Amino acid sequence: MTPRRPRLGVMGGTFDPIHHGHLVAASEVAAEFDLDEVVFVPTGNPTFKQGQHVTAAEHRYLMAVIATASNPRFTVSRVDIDRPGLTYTVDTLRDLNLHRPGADLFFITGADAVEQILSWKDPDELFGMAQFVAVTRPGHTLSIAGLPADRVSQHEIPALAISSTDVRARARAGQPVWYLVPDGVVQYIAKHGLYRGNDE
Ligand SMILES: Nc1ncnc2c1ncn2[C@@H]1O[C@H](COP(=O)(O)OP(=O)(O)OP(=O)(O)O)[C@@H](O)[C@H]1O
Ligand SMILES: O=C(O)c1ccc[n+]([C@@H]2O[C@H](COP(=O)([O-])O)[C@@H](O)[C@H]2O)c1
Repeated sequence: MTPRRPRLGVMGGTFDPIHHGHLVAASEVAAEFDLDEVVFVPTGNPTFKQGQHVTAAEHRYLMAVIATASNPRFTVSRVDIDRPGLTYTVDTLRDLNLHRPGADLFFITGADAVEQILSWKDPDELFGMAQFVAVTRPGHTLSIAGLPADRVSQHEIPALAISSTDVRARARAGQPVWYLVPDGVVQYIAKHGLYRGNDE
């Protein structure tokens, strides 16, 4: 019998900071698609967030490590933060293919992001490199018109109305972020004074 090819989930995001919406999405997709591992890939210099302040990559990477440490099937990759220049998913998938030859890749992303895929770099190449799994976000109905139906799947996850934008605003205002992000991430944000204007 031919051995089953490893199934690797790839959760790309800016993760500024990582929150329970991201973790639930990864966990749900891993169960539904029978994934062996989900690798979280924090962006280096996110293409669609130019002109917006983004916390230093090392902080975002370390928060992702802290948030995923207790799950044996979750890992974090530095491929995007170590590559110079703007972050493109086509490069992320190429690098992961080199690190994990022979694995089937499942790129997990929010439905809002998937709808913009045709405006990403090299979209035709992308669909050949991974299956795309669009997770629904609260209040969002996916429209996948124009995307290859056999390469894009939709998966409904329990609605968690959490966004990194909201977590940053709360931290800035001195409001609690407990239970929106993992405990270790709450403590990391406080320890480094992130989102209070002194985290450059
Ligand atoms: N609560 C959530 N439920 C489902 N998917 C989510 C949720 N939050 C983020 N995502 C998805 O996770 C991916 C990475 O998200 P990202 O790091 O940009 O977080 P974000 O909360 O959307 O950040 P920001 O508010 O700064 O834009 C994106 O594809 C996004 O759509
Ligand atoms: O490849 C692209 O052109 C591209 C454009 C926008 C976003 N992405 C990827 O989509 C994921 C979510 O991005 P973001 O900015 O919503 O955190 C992340 O992995 C990005 O690298 C990729």
